[in-house]
Amino acid sequence: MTGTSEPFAADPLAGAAAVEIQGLTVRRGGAPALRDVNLSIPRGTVTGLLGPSGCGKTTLMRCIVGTQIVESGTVTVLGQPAGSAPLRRRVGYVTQDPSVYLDISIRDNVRYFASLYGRGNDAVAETIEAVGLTTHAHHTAGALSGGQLSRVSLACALVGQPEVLVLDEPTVGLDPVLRAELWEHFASLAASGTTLLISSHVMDEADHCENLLLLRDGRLLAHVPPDELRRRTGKSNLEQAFLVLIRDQQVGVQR
Ligand SMILES: Nc1ncnc2c1ncn2[C@@H]1O[C@H](COP(=O)(O)OP(=O)(O)OP(=O)(O)O)[C@@H](O)[C@H]1O
Repeated sequence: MTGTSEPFAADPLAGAAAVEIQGLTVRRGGAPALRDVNLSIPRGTVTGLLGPSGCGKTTLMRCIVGTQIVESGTVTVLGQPAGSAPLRRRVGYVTQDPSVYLDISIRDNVRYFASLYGRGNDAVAETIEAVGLTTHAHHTAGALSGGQLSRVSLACALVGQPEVLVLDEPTVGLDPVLRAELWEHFASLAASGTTLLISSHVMDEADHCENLLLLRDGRLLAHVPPDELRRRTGKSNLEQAFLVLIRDQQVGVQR
């Protein structure tokens, strides 16, 4: 697997957080989806976004890429308001549903996105390699499996080398070898300065992240490195540690 990023040029905001969120509250379908969320994500890190189905992970990601109407609070990305025009080329988002052109090949899909970002054929080949699809590159996207399609979608986002990458469950349906390789690739991107926010509901993936955001019912329960979560809860297993956090929160609410 090859890293496709070069270090970013000097940036006057280099010291600033990649994502800064203050007092974020969102309602969806008339009910609260995020409740007074505050957080700061440093640049060049891999942050895992974890929590049960419906807890608000996708909503938080939509706020960061600027596609979600918010009720109150601020979301700042690379020093700019989320969703503002200067961020369009600097922030990549891969949704749970793959968004690729089904009637053309994998290579042509990735080439198309590469051309939008001024990237050449070498970047296309490296990115297809990074998602493990080199031997299928000439296949029409419409003939691929669900997991393969997700990887094409991921490649289309990676090839533009965005500074912030927001990935909604990118490893669902992938075999363990490929999952491990993708996490390695994410780490190498972070080492070269990319900031990654990656949602998952699989706790065993949390150890690949420097920091974890643990959400429940739209509330941020914790923002900690995996080892700090273990230390705080006295549980070595992260799934159990998360359960302890939830129990403690429930006890706190009942008091
Ligand atoms: N299009 C929508 N219209 C109305 N409410 C929605 C919509 N999408 C999500 N919601 C609600 O917003 C809340 C948060 O949903 P969200 O999709 O952010 O959760 P999630 O943690 O990403 O879930 P999952 O892991 O299942 O993808 C849920 O209560 C959900 O029912």
